[in-house]
Amino acid sequence: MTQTNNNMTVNPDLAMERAKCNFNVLEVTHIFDGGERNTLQRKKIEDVALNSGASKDALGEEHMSPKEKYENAVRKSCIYATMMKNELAELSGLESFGVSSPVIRRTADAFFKEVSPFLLHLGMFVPTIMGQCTPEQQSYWLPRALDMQIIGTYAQTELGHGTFIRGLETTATYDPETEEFVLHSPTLSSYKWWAGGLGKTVNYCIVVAQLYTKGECHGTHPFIVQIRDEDTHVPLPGIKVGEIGPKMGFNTADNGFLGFDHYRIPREHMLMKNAQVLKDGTYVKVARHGKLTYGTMVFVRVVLVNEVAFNLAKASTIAVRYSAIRRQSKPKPDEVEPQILDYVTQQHKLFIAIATAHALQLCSTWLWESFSAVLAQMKGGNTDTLPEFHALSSCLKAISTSDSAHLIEQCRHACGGHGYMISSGIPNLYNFVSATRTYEGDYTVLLLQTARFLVKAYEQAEAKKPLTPTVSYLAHAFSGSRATWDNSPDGIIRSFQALAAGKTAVCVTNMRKRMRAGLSQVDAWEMSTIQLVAAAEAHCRAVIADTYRKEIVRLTANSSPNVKVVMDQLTTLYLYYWALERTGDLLMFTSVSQKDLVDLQIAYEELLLKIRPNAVGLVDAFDLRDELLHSTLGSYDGRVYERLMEEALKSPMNKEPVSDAYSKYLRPMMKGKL
Ligand SMILES: CCCCCCCC/C=C\CCCCCCCC(=O)SCCNC(=O)CCNC(=O)[C@H](O)C(C)(C)COP(=O)(O)OP(=O)(O)OC[C@H]1O[C@@H](n2cnc3c(N)ncnc32)[C@H](O)[C@@H]1OP(=O)(O)O
Ligand SMILES: Cc1cc2nc3c(=O)[nH]c(=O)nc-3n(C[C@H](O)[C@H](O)[C@H](O)COP(=O)(O)OP(=O)(O)OC[C@H]3O[C@@H](n4cnc5c(N)ncnc54)[C@H](O)[C@@H]3O)c2cc1C
Repeated sequence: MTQTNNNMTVNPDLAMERAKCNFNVLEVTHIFDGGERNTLQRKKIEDVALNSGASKDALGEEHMSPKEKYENAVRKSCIYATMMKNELAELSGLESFGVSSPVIRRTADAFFKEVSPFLLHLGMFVPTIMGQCTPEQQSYWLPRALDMQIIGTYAQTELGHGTFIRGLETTATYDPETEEFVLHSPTLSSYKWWAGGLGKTVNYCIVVAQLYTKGECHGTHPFIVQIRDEDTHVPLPGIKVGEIGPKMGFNTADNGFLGFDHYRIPREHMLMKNAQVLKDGTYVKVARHGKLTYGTMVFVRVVLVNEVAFNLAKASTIAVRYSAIRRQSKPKPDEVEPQILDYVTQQHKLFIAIATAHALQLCSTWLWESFSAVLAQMKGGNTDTLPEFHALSSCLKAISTSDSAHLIEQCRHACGGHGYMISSGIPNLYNFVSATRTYEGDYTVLLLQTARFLVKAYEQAEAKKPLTPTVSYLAHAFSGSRATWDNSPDGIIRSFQALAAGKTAVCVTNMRKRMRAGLSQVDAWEMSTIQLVAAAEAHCRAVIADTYRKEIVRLTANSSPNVKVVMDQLTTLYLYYWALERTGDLLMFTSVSQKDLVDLQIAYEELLLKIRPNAVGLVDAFDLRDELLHSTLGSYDGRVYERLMEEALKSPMNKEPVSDAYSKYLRPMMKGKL
């Protein structure tokens, strides 16, 4: 039996869940949009972009060949880019169209089941022009790039090196005679590899290369390089460019390779905000911090925290709605089969996904604000806060992407067999998010960057020197006693900080021991890296927990009582979940007892039951239109089985009653005539 709601036929179980929800869903939507005004503006943008149906495909992307998929993605990218220049630019209140607007980014997802070939243009090419050019260079390149007269990407990674940027092999050698740089790929491993859009779409790119002038190497620098003719799109002489082939995801992003054969570009095409080469070849360092050329990567790491929070919100919406309509097994013989959402193990899989989406969304806003403050200081020539911010953005990028990928996969598990269907939407989400753990700095590598900072901060704390805000808790690491456990939210956050401090202390002690035993500093560090990664992870969890809790308290200060309660329940759930995941560490570094942990497990299970009636309300509050979810299992109306069948019938395999493979292979084999 179905029920009608807003002219929509809604599955009765979902309708019942919505009736049961005891808090104001819209109020929660406003909290995560940053206020009612933003919600209204977002909805307006979504209406304009999505109501026309331009985001829809006649045939599902999944049934197209790779070439058709790519061409279709370009088609829709062009429609969306034109919308952004026209209707959406004004609506989104942005001077230039949506480079970092999460709403624009979010709406764009309706157009692509995978990704747009323009992602790197907007995500890295334009931000690099904004961050690495002199004002004169910017005034030349930025308007052309924003207007999409040129399309670019960011080509840094090579076949041989991605992580170790200093090891890149592409050279840019200055020739003062002609005032040009000569770009060259001296080896196979020096070929650029991976840049999104490079394969077929872009005509320009940022190339990161080793700069040589007057016979001296000055390390890696960014250059803006034309690779295809602006009219015919044919690769220019001296350029070898192509697409790298099928991948686990990102199959509409035409990631490419690129090699140079003594290819010349004008001197002015070196991006000269942080360093310059004068006409005579003199090298001049402008920036006060050696790593400012890594700025675009830092920007994207910040953006990614928001990006994965959004994708996790999508996966949890799909899995929770599906779990409300799906009935399975009969634990009580006289009763109907329960909704799978009633199983406590299912709640354990799913509610942490909702809480994590909230935690990461709020951390991303906080991180963005911190980033803006660091940029403002750097404008005034002060780079003092950059090391702490690099450590913070590195670990948040690593943990948010890794947790989100893991939880999206958990959402798939929660959907049983149907979650494995492409049409459920979850496989595409997983394929996209699992890549975020690797690109823009691999998980381990970035956590080791944070660990470097933690060890330094620990040594400062040891010497009683002042500490920067995110590591100020290290000052308590020298009390000599284990942190006192208490199961209040603040008590648990203090315990997480004690874990991070304790793990850092163990690393420092072990490294010192190893060095006393004769190991070099580099080898002692290397031998401790498993623990250093764990220390950085613990630090990041403490930061996320603290930020999530503080932000929710602040943002719900004027909320209605039931919203306050449910938001408090979710933050508490997050804290209990991670405390229970880390019982061994808590026993090592705090005064927690076995009984405390047994009690905490029971409190956690009771909390799941309290959240249960509001689960569908909580995912409805993400306010994700069906066009954004791309899911047979997660649509608002819960018509899951109908949609699964409709999608199955669209399969080209169902177009003919008997497959050609029957007469070609099956029949001859079965008749013994093969
Ligand atoms: C339609 C709308 C669209 C809207 C668009 C928006 C949406 C966007 C969403 C999604 C788009 C994204 C799509 C992107 C796709 C992927 C793109 C790519 O993947 S591009 C390649 C990235 N490549 C990496 O990330 C390499 C990783 N490697 C590194 O970063 C470095 O090599 C590193 C950090 C591992 C080592 O660098 P060392 O070797 O130069 O430095 P050491 O020697 O380790 O350290 C020296 C000092 O420098 C500091 N340092 C290093 N990096 C720093 C930094 N970035 N800032 C400040 N300090 C830094 C260190 O902390 C250290 O400090 P002490 O000496 O301890 O004080
Ligand atoms: C979908 C996708 C899109 C991409 N888009 C772009 C793009 O547009 N432009 C671009 O320039 N690049 C792009 N990349 C490349 C990406 O940035 C790199 O793949 C990434 O930085 C990881 O580097 P790597 O591949 O060299 O891995 P490697 O560094 O070779 O890592 C392999 C393993 O070695 C480990 N490892 C490496 N170094 C250390 C160390 N010092 N200590 C301990 N462990 C270590 C890593 O943890 C990992 O487990 C993209 C990649 C993907 C997957």
